[in-house]
Amino acid sequence: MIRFEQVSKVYPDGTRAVDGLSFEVAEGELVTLVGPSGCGKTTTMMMVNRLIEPSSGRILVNGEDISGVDPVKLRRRIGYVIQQVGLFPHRTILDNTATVPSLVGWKRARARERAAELLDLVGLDPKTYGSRYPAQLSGGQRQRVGVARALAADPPVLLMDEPFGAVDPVVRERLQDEFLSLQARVRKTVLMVTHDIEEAVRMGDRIAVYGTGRIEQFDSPGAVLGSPATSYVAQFVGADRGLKRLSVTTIEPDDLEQPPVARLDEPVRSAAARLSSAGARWAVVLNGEGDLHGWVSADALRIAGEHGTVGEPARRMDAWVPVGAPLKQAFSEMLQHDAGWVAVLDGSRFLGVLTPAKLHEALRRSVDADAQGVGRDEVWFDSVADA
Ligand SMILES: Nc1ncnc2c1ncn2[C@@H]1O[C@H](COP(=O)(O)OP(=O)(O)OP(=O)(O)O)[C@@H](O)[C@H]1O
Repeated sequence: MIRFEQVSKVYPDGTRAVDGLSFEVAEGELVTLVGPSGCGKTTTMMMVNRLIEPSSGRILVNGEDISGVDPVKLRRRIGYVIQQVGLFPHRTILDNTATVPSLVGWKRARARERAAELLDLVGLDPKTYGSRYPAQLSGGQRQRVGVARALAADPPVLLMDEPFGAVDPVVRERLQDEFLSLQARVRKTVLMVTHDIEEAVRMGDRIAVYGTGRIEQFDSPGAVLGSPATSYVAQFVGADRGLKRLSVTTIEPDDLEQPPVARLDEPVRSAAARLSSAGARWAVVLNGEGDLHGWVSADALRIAGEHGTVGEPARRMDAWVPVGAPLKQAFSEMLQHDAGWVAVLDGSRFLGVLTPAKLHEALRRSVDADAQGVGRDEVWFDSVADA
């Protein structure tokens, strides 16, 4: 969808900002450009909407060499979100959002209707915010308007330059999540510039890690964190890249441990016998509908004696994560509940539990899978926990 072919940019003063760049962003893909200040990220991005012209090489958008496309027409097909947002201060939020549809000749009523839809999509109620002015919004809300405005004319391509850079870390994380769920619906082809490796890893389907004017590695977040291509990349992603990997490695059913399962209304005696034959110290307890209730220990069952049901000695345990969530979320739940395991559910169905040992194993397996270029289910190794 966006293709760079041997693109270089030398500024009039001789600065070589970008040197022989070749890469491709597939349709519906989000690629993050990450690297230190001055490495050429913004130059790369601005060449796509011809705010900057390359010195050599070609850029194709949807198969078309953009050097032959009228820049104004080109920009209407490409949404652009920047850190400073750049809203018109004397226009309402609704009119700001309707800017591009109006420019491309939509009737006022239709443009405003579309703007209201888009504000809604980015989580701003048009009835509340549509008639306000930019100064009457928080920084995070202004960023959302920036995204709504860029999407208003439904461009297939979106360029985002540090789009969440101006807000505090908490708001930033929320905006990132919101944008990811929005992107899952609208599937734009996105090129996003950031200097923050955490953001690049979190947002990108693939990441381009920049050295000076060159891409050092262009790969999936997992591969960049797991097998940095050069010592420069390794240094840039940081010594704690294992920790960052927790955010991009998802929980898969094969990662889970299967402790014995008891039902709330089951006799204590039968549950105790099952634990004993499995040699287990505890069991997960499900209610009548098969939903997670909590857990029960072998000791508690023994103390409960011969009679009664599992419901009496069982303890509640609310910690759970959905299958497919990042390992980081599971780890965070374990810490928050001070627990040595967390249940993993598919919808409301109990699939198994993740323990610290299993979490470590899943992480190891994903590192090895990336290094070998195979699926995670094809990687096996001896773990300390099995010894
Ligand atoms: N108009 C210009 N004239 C000369 N040099 C420029 C010009 N614009 C940018 N540069 C230089 O080109 C190089 C790349 O700049 P660019 O803005 O693309 O980097 P960046 O990676 O986006 O940096 P940052 O993260 O700080 O925004 C830098 O050395 C910069 O000083």
